[in-house]
Amino acid sequence: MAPKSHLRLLGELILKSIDAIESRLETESIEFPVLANPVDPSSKAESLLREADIVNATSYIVAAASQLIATSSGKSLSTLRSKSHFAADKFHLPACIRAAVESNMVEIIREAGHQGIHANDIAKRNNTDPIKTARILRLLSNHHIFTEVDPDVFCINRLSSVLDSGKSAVELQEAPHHRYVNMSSISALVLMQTDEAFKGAAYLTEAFIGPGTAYSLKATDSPWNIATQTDAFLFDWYDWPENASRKTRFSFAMACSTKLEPPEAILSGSLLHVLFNMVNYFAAQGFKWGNLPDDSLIVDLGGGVGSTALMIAKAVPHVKLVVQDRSSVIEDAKTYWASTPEFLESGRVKLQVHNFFEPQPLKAVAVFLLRWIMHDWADPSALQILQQLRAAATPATKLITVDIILPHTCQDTRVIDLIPGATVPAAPAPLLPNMGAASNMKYWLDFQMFVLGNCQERTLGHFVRLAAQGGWKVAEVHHVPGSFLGQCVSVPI
Ligand SMILES: C[S@@+](CC[C@H](N)C(=O)[O-])C[C@H]1O[C@@H](n2cnc3c(N)ncnc32)[C@H](O)[C@@H]1O
Repeated sequence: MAPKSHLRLLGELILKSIDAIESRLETESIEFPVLANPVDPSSKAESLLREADIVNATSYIVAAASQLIATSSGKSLSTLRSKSHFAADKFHLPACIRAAVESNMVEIIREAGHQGIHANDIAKRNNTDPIKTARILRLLSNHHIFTEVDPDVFCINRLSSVLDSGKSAVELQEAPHHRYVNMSSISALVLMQTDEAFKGAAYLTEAFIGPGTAYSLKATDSPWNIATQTDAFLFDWYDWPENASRKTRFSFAMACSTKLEPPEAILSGSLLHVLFNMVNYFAAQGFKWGNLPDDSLIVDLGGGVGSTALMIAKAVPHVKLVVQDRSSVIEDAKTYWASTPEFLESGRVKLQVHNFFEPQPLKAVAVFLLRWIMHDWADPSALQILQQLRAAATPATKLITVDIILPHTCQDTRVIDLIPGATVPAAPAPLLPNMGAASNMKYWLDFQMFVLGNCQERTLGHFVRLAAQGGWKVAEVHHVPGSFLGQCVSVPI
């Protein structure tokens, strides 16, 4: 029998994944959510969709469907050309997303309800041009963000609903920064990406090949620096008075980044079952915070407003936490913790201004936590942070770095097979071993770091070498199901 074509193999993977999802949903008599309806985060369907097996199955659909589109576009040279052109044109999508969110269209359309609202009426409410408004919303609707239910009449749907601040459009018109404060959507993160990062990305080539920047590892030689014609480091630029609202947006963008992962990602600790013909593979899901001795001190460096620390504080009552960050962020942190004052009042959680390039003032620390910190810095600066922590560590101190562990797009077992928990089984052929499009976010965020700060996400091999230079040995790795972040647990050498 002739071997199956890649088209067929990919199609079969998609159907197999759909079967797996539907049979799980059937056990609860629940239907897969339709695109036309906004997300209801409290629904049973949404909690089922976060289960590890369903996350795996949907990842297979994304990876296989994307590869199927790429494979099937090869039928003629003209379609190949138009597909490549399509990829080059995609930058209009983030531009339109930002325009829709900043002009409060999401809230205006949500307030109109199921019947939708005409572009002319949207434009009257947010003081924009009605024809441009319709064009922005139509492009987004064609990418399944909003639904055009009637000519020029738009409704919110599943994808646009996660951009909704939950506030009224009138409130946002009067106080735009209310969009970010303890909001339930991911709009702070989306706006940071479609504003600062998007502008930087437009100058990636200039930074990549420019004579002054091509080999530079300085944070201030980033594409974003070229785009904004500033010599300031992004975090210092945020502290300029005229950038106060962007600084607040950044702080809340970091806080809402936890919403891109399963809520329990930092806390998880049971077993992972991987689907299909891959070996039944079990891995510890995450660092076991609960196993720390009583009164252990966890220091979350560059902890932002403290969203991760809050999760740990709630789940692990016998540990103490200190959130360290720059002074302006610690000010935002005070607002963030105001709704749960018991933690600060009891002294179990402290907020502290500290620059992680300077000697660490706290001693006898059980865990130094660096979540999304290493990726902010090119190797020379990341090394300085690791060395400061090594100098303050006791033999029992653990360093937990939570970052994207960037996979190669081919299989690579050379480094990772040596570290407990590091190996992830390769996806079945013809999928790329790293799950292709289902891993896109990891590479996008790598470039987010490139364009904003001339820094990067790292492969495991890269981080293992860097950690060793800083006096740390990566002792175990945790891949958390449904999360694009991995946890490396290192011990002093
Ligand atoms: C990418 S954010 C990560 C925030 C948080 N760890 C999280 O996971 O949401 C980086 C954080 O590092 C902080 N930061 C930058 N430079 C710093 C420094 N020199 N010392 C301490 N914190 C710093 C920033 O203010 C920001 O809150």
